[in-house]
Amino acid sequence: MKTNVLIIGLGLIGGSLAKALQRHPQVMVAGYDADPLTARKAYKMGITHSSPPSLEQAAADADVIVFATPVGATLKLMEQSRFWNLKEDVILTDTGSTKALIMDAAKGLDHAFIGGHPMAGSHKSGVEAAKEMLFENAFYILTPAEGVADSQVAFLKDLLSVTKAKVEVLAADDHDHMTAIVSHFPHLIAASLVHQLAKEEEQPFARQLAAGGFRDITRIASSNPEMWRDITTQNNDKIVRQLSNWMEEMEKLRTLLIANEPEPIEKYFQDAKSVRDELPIAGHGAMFSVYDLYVDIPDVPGIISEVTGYLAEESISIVNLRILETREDVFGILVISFQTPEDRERARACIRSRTAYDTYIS
Ligand SMILES: NC(=O)C1=CN([C@@H]2O[C@H](COP(=O)(O)OP(=O)(O)OC[C@H]3O[C@@H](n4cnc5c(N)ncnc54)[C@H](O)[C@@H]3O)[C@@H](O)[C@H]2O)C=CC1
Ligand SMILES: O=C(O)C(=O)Cc1ccc(O)cc1
Repeated sequence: MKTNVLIIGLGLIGGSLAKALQRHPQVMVAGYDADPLTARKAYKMGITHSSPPSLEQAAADADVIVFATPVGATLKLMEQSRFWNLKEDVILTDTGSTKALIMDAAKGLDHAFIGGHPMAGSHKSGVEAAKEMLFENAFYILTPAEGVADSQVAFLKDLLSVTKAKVEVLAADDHDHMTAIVSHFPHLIAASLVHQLAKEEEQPFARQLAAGGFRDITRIASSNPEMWRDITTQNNDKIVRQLSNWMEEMEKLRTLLIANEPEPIEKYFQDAKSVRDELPIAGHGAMFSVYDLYVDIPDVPGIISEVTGYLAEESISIVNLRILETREDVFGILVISFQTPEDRERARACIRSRTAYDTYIS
């Protein structure tokens, strides 16, 4: 029997989930979006099997409903869902970056709710940015509401297996604490660094110099402001706590800088480097699990197809390709991502044997 999945919100995350679910032979994906043009586009792109005009009707037909909307809209839709004529054993889930308030709201529902958060994404939004492989190897956190049967959690896990994500169950509060540390608060730092740059009116040329590290560390400041407004207001207390800790850290740093002693300053960087270098590597617990190979390439036309051509000839598949903006002189750094460390080693050997370009692994 087919499982009818209704995805509400067909942006980066809803669209990517819909694309991944297309791989499941037993799943029919209906897609709804507040913006009818988006819903139509998703259907025309083949991301959804149907684009129902009525949300209530689509909800009544669904076996699984996924709220893939900004978390503020998700709370409103959950409230609305109480008035929908749902199947008795329907599973409701979401993709929101926050979990505690959503799980509080789930207490008022008559149907099974399993909170969800696929911990992969990007600063891009909208259905055009959706990718079938977006969640591959990433953590996908589930927070089942009290009273939800293990069999329903198992059913959802099985459905999500097509995403190839690593599905883990967590308590909502722990989820929000951890995401405040590694995702929500860093987002505010990125935005604040951009504000700091914008304020430097005396040095307008600084914007031209804002390459390399500045662009890397602030990339996420280009994300959807509505989405981050909702995340920040929902996980507010935990983010404020991170900010207070950060301000203490900055006070310590200020003291260090004013003293201007080389050794403690170097130690500060050394201690940070040690912790950073010990973070779990891709595929062993990191949020985004790919194996990157860095290739120093000269800035000449056709260079990327030359390198990827060699890999194709040796049947080495790549999952992503990008140029780092960190070195904007005569060389560029091509970053090629692979699914496994073995693929990366083969690629490295291939590039070494066929080119003079340096390769390295971060
Ligand atoms: N962008 C990211 O990297 C990640 C986002 N998330 C979470 O996933 C959710 C979706 O995020 P994105 O896909 O990035 O956002 P998005 O901005 O790309 O897409 C959101 C979609 O929801 C639609 N929408 C808004 N309100 C609606 C409503 N009331 N009814 C129906 N549709 C509505 C919008 O028209 C839009 O198409 C958010 O809760 C976000 O916190 C989770 C992981 C990563
Ligand atoms: O682009 C990035 O680096 C992100 O961090 C994307 C992201 C945004 C929100 C999430 O809840 C999870 C991942």
